[in-house]
Amino acid sequence: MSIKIGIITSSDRAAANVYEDISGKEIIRTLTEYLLSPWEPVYRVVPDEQDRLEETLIELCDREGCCLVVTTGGTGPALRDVTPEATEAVCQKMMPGFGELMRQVSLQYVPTAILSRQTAGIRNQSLIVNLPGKPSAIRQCLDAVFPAIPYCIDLIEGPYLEANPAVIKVFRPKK
Ligand SMILES: Nc1ncnc2c1ncn2[C@@H]1O[C@H](COP(=O)(O)OP(=O)(O)OP(=O)(O)O)[C@@H](O)[C@H]1O
Ligand SMILES: Nc1nc2c(c(=O)[nH]1)N[C@H]1C(S)=C(S)[C@@H](COP(=O)(O)O)O[C@H]1N2
Repeated sequence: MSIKIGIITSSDRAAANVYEDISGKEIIRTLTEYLLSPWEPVYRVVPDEQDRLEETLIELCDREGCCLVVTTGGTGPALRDVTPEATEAVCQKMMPGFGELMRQVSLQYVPTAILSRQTAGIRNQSLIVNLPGKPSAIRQCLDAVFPAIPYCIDLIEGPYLEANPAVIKVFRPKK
């Protein structure tokens, strides 16, 4: 069975076609560069609404069987930003280290990095990771956390993700 990875853009304006979704496409491009394993994106653009986000996260994790779901947008303090709430609502375990590291790395680029409440968590055998909405944040955040993602997916008994060491160095502790 092929490896599926979910990409969800949470943005009122991208969902309404006010602007083109650049960030979701940047996630697909970045993962395509990282991964040697064949994989298939399952891509959705939804407005910043918690119930829609929860439904989409559940669809991609449970029905599509994505081992990894990466979201972009809706992580800030604005009234309609609810991606971390939707993530927490559908996960059994939270993985706070992801948000901690991404905020720390993002601070090298923007002092407003602390405004992102981006987090990560585990729903059954899927890892969900939130990224901010800004297109430039995608590569900055994924370069920081991706090295730990294949081993995290090993631990939840998902598929073996092989990455291109010339692009990203993933780490798996020796058994
Ligand atoms: N998916 C995206 N594709 C392209 N640009 C984006 C995307 N998300 C955000 N941006 C850019 O980053 C800026 C800041 O994002 P902001 O946090 O306001 O958007 P959002 O809350 O993610 O989306 P929205 O306000 O439409 O619901 C936007 O003005 C836009 O220029
Ligand atoms: N790497 C990176 N992180 C970033 C930013 C950015 O431009 N680059 N923008 C910050 C800002 S201004 C906000 S408001 C929050 C939340 O953005 P979101 O609501 O689009 O997810 O992410 C923060 N984190």
